[in-house]
Amino acid sequence: MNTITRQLLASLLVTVLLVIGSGGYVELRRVVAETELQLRDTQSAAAARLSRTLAYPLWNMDEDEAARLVRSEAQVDAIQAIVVARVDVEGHLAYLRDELGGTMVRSLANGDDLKRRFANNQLVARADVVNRDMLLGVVSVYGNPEVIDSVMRQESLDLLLKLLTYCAVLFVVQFVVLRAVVVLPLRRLTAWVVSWRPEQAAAQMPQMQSKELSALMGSFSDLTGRLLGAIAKAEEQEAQARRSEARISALYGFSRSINELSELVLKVGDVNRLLQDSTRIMAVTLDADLAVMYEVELGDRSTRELALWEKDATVQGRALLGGAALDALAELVVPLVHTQRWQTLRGADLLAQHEGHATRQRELGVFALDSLLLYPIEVSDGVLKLLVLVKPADEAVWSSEEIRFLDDVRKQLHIALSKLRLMLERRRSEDRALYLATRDPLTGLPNRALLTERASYALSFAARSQGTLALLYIDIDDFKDVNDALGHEVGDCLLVELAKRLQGHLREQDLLARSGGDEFVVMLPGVDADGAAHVADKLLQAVTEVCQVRSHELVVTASIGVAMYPADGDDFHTLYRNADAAMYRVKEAGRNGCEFFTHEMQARSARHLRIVTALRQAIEGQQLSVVYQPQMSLKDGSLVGAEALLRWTHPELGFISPAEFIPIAESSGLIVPVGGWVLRKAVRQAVAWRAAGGAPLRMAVNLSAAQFRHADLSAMVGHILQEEGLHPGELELELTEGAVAQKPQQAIDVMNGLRAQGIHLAIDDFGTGYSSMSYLKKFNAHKLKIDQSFVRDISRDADDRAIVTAVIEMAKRLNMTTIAEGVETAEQLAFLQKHGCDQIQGYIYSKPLTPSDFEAFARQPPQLLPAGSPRAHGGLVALKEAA
Ligand SMILES: Nc1nc2c(ncn2[C@@H]2O[C@@H]3COP(=O)(O)O[C@H]4[C@@H](O)[C@H](n5cnc6c(=O)[nH]c(N)nc65)O[C@@H]4COP(=O)(O)O[C@H]3[C@H]2O)c(=O)[nH]1
Repeated sequence: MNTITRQLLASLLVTVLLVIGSGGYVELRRVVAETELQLRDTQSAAAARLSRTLAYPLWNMDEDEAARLVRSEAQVDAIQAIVVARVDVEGHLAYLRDELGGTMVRSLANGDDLKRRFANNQLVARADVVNRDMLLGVVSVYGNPEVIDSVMRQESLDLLLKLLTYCAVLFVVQFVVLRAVVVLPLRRLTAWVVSWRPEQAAAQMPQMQSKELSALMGSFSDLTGRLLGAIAKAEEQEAQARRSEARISALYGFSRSINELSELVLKVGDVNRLLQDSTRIMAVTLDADLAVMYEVELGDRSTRELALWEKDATVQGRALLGGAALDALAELVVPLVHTQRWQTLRGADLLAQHEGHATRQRELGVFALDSLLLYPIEVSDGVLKLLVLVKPADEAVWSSEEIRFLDDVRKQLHIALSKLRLMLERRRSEDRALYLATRDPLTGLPNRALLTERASYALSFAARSQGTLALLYIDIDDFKDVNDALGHEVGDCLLVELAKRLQGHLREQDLLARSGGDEFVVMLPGVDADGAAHVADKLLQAVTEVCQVRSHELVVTASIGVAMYPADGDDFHTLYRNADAAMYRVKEAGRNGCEFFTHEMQARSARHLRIVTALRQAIEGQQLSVVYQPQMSLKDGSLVGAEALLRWTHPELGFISPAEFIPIAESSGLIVPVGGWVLRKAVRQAVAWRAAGGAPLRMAVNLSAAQFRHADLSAMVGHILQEEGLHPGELELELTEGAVAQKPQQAIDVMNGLRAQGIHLAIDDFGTGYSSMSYLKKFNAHKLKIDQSFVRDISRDADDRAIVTAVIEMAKRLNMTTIAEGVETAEQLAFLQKHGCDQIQGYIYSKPLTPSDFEAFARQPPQLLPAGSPRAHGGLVALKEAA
């Protein structure tokens, strides 16, 4: 029995019970009232009868009769008691049914007891017994309540039976009717509702007999219609809510990813790391199974994998792509490059494009069920960075939000990549700048700046630990000559080789630096003087080993100066200066050796510095002057020329020899302005002498290598000659052998330029340097000047004699004039004259003279040639000869 039926039955039962119960109650009340009425009638009739019948017996005091009469009336069940209260006689005549068992009580002394006994009995009928208008007594007939109770009981039982019967019948009838009319249709309705589907048509609704149920069905139908509408709307709203929730969460995810990426961009300093992390972020955000960042070379279409991310490598296994699959993808990428647009591609389509191509099918088969998004990140320098995202085809809806997200990522990446590139470029140029700032570009050794920095660290460490440190200043002897003779390239190769050798003999904690052209500095931390001497010795030996540079076998030597910390200085600059001074000492002592710094050297190096400073002010300060040394012909003893020699008298330092300050002027570059000043001064002097009517002389002026290398030398000399008005043939420029041998071809060009102007050229100090005989002819100089070092020992040294003779002989063959300098003795003079030397210069004739002394000398030159020599005809004759 279902709930509805149960509730229906219960309600029916309650209804029936209520209806029948209330009807029964009313009926019961009616029966009781009727019974009560009958009882009262019976009592009243009995009371009335007794009031009549008792009149005589009471009048007559006939108690028996009275009792009989009472008894006869009391035989009725409906009467419980009859009490006759006599007026004249004290006492009552009563008949009490219950208690006395129907016995008659004639008299009761106490009437109050009777009253109390029947006080609650309302069923009482009273009548007066009167005779001849005289009240004889009062009859009280009490009804029997039990009669009413018994009637009620009987009636109730009947009623109950009747009720039950009615109930049963009514119930059954109602049940049947209700079941037919309500329950069964409701059941049908329930079954229909239970089996109802939204797609069911309203026509399929069960037909109801009852109007109400039909109306209910109609209402239900309306309701379902409205419900369906509401449900559809709710579903639509829910779907929309879900969609916007998903969109919001996706957007949130996107923005979180973008934030993550922005942070990454700020942090990451490495392009590969950035691409790997951004590929992962894009793949995770877009829930891709696989993401690959490719680099596609647009020229040859070669591809390179830059980054790979896979959701679950073990399950998907898509990452196990072969190079061939990458190539296949690259082919599809190229059209994208022109548009910079993204493109989606179904794996199935990809396969279809290569139908019949078994290998491609195999390679691309891994994408068969996928949807691929090809998204170009950047094209730079002909290289495309392409992101390929892979999702299962059924899931893959590349939404506009996703593409916008990728666009944002791309923007971020562009900024990051350009920043990184800029950073890398800057870092590279900084590294390069740092390298250039700290390294010697030729040898790669630390330069002086880095040496200074390292040395200050090492010195502060030595100071803290009370240790020692040695600084070795190494200068390659005559390296300039190698450079000049064989060219800079050979010189550079030699330096690189020497650097390697030096480095090979040092410990890890030592530092080898190149501080200048041919100068190296070695710092030896923790080394004492003995150790420094030992290392210096090793380095000297290393340098002197034969060097094979290209086709040349070179042997060079080095001069090493050593300064010790703390004895020779407690800062780098002092140690450096002192090691340099020590090295100069080695140079002065003949090169190829090692010297430790002494305090005497310190004084020299201080003077060196002082000279450089003073020389700068010497020209303006009119401290310079020029003296002239006569040059005499050995043919006739005539004065043929003068060599201009510079003199410097410093107000404080006094006279400074050119032998001291000229090398300093050369090394400091001051020789160029100083030399130019001398040239002008000498030319002007020559013009003055000629103007004064003196014998025309050829004025010889020294030209240093630095002047000779000067680009506009020829023009500068021509300019001075023109300005001062001296004939070019009256000027002779003396070039040292080293100066012309530096760049022979360039030297030849310069010399040709000077010669073309008519200027005479002399090679000075011939025989002391790298005599490049092969070039000597090409130099096309007019004169060879035999160095005084050969002349000096002519009388004692056979070698010198041989050299001088050979030089004279060679010059003759080359059609050059020879002049010997530093001739002091008659013996030297005789030897030179005998062997055909053309001219001499030396103390034997005169020391360098001031202009006025020179004029006096020129007026009366000494006759020193042996008797028999042709007589001199003065400077004019000599000039003529020379010309
Ligand atoms: N012992 C000795 N010495 C003699 C004798 N005859 C000449 N001398 C000295 O020998 C040097 C000759 O000059 P130098 O070889 O060109 O050598 C010159 C030259 O190389 C350089 N010099 C001098 N003045 C100039 C100049 O104006 N320009 C350049 N570039 N160098 C100059 O300084 C060097 C030295 O010049 P000075 O001291 O004037 O020394 C001069 C001269 O005084 C002699 O018989 N005995």
